[in-house]
Amino acid sequence: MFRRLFGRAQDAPRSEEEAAREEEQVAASLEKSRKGIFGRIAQLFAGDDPITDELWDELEEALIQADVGLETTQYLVNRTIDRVNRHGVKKAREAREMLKAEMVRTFAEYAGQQRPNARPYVILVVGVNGAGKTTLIAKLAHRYKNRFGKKVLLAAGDTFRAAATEQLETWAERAGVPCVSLGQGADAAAVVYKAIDAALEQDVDVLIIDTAGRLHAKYNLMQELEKIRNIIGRKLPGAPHETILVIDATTGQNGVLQAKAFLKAAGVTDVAITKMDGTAKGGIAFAIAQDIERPIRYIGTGEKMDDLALFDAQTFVDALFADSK
Ligand SMILES: Nc1nc2c(ncn2[C@@H]2O[C@H](COP(=O)(O)OP(=O)(O)OP(=O)(O)O)[C@@H](O)[C@H]2O)c(=O)[nH]1
Repeated sequence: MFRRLFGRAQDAPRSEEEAAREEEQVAASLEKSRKGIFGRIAQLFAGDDPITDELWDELEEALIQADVGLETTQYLVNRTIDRVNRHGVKKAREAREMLKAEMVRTFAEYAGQQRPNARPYVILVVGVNGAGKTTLIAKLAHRYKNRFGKKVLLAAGDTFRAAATEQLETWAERAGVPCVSLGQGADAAAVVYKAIDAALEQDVDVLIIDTAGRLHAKYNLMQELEKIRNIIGRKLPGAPHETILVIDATTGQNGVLQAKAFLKAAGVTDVAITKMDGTAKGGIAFAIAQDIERPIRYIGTGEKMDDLALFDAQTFVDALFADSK
């Protein structure tokens, strides 16, 4: 917890209570996973039984079922076997901490980077339709405004999907922050221009820009995203300072594949996994970390404005194994 309070970004929890609350949220959102496959994994590594090849086979099978993905599963299992052998561990129970340590390492390989200290700090949010972009933007706005006292502005850059701009405006109102919108069908570039001008004029701390998750077949979404990025960078050198890719945990391996397309064009720096509370296959987080090769920054833990937690690898893995010794 100490590390979370003092070694993190500008939106890290600022008190022990806040950090503890986020840990509880993460634990609650993983209840389905814990009751399902991860509970079974914990059971496999609970007793004094000797470590056998069958144990590793069962672990492999369970991890694949938990949406960890074949490659990441094999990587994890092999590293755990190596560690267990190196330490001469013989009982299943004793191997559990080693499995957990390897799980934490899976995330650590892509741990967070230094954040630039910019104002306005521009966050671009990308992802396929329905992943939970709008909800995430609302949660971020709420977090920056109400918890960190920042002046926030939203930009309704998804001008393609029907009702996307209205939806964002509604959330903005609920979060109590302004929103720049030119309505459905407008040029997204024009929205971005207007929003940056407004952010500069109004001395905004954090500007959060929504983007389309799908375009008409004849337009290429990735080209459009690249164009938007370039426009932002030209207007405000160094921006966007953060580009968050939103991935819906419930879409499993398919969602990860879809999300991969965004990496290059959108210049993704961070990942937010939404709807973690809606799946029993929390193992998707490992696959995302390995396949997307970016730090997981946030977890969406529910539908309410407050249901957002900073991702912390140790907290996450502990929560998957909680309630079992
Ligand atoms: N349970 C749960 N539901 C969520 C979470 N995040 C988003 N949702 C729900 O997922 C649905 C889709 O979320 P939106 O934010 O509208 O999706 P979107 O990605 O903005 O959609 P587009 O604007 O089309 O890209 C909504 O019903 C949200 O309430 C979460 O963390 N947990």
